[in-house]
Amino acid sequence: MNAQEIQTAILAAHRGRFDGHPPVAVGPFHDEDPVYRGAKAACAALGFIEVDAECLGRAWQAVTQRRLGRFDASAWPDSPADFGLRDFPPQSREDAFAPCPVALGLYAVLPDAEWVGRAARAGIPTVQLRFKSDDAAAVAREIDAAIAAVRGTDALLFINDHWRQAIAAGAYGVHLGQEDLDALTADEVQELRASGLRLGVSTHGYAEMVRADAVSPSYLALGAVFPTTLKKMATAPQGLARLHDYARLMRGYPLVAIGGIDADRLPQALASGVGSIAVVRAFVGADDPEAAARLLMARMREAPRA
Ligand SMILES: Cc1ncc(COP(=O)(O)OP(=O)(O)O)c(N)n1
Ligand SMILES: Cc1nc(C(=O)O)sc1CCOP(=O)(O)O
Ligand SMILES: [Mg+2]
Repeated sequence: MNAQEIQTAILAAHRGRFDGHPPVAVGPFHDEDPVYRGAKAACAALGFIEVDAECLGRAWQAVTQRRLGRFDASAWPDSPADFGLRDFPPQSREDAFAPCPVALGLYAVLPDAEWVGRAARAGIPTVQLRFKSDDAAAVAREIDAAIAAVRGTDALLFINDHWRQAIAAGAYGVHLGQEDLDALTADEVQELRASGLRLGVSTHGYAEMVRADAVSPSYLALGAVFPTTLKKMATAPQGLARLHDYARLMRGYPLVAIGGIDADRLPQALASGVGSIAVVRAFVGADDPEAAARLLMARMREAPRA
């Protein structure tokens, strides 16, 4: 088959799954291989941004080579090896970050220590302090207060962004975005790993999952599933079809879905196979946050799992 035929076959097999993503102009090709070229063009037409279309083109090429040259348009790549990832499960790697539970459950992302305490006392099993400030003293105070606020509860506390202060204060773990990770030197990654704190990393598509996997973090966050008004996102909402594919590919990791999830949408997101659902507004923005927490946790218990 030539590249055009491969592109047409992939679109015919998968277009229906990715409705709602406008086509993206395909970027440069780096190889003559027709499967790579056809698959990359098809994935751009399915709305994958350039870096993700490139990853998928290469993955489709790898799947086809693994099948001794037999191209199968129905076989969406879902094997870590086809994306060049190292051995799965990642926890077995020598450079793995400390493990965390596969099912982190309901995960509340919170603006300050007071909210952290409120979420922990409401019985939410995983909480994150997402305190945005450039004032190092204020950050240190808020982290200490968040650690005090979860004492006596079972909540696992992650700290967003401020990894050195999180180590100093003895938090359970740290959550970093892609830019935060890129800003770390190899020695700093090793310092964080050696601290024994768990590391969660944000991802928003294939290229970011591959990037995150390079440091073998404790969990991966997959976002934004639905539109969110909490912050300006650099990438479009991924939607449920992509979430399912990402969760299947990265199933060796504890996975957290985030972005626009509320009690009504929670079961659909959980059906992807993720072990955790992260929320901000569904808890912090509720008229009665404790009642909202009870409802969200009940939905987590009752929702059918993948
Ligand atoms: C569970 C979870 N997932 C994703 C994020 C986003 O983190 P990041 O990319 O570092 O962006 P900011 O939260 O810092 O704006 C998160 N905080 N938690
Ligand atoms: C902080 C954050 N990070 C996201 C990501 O996709 O990385 S989405 C998000 C906001 C989630 O808030 P809400 O549940 O109110 O939509
Ligand atoms: Mg961050």
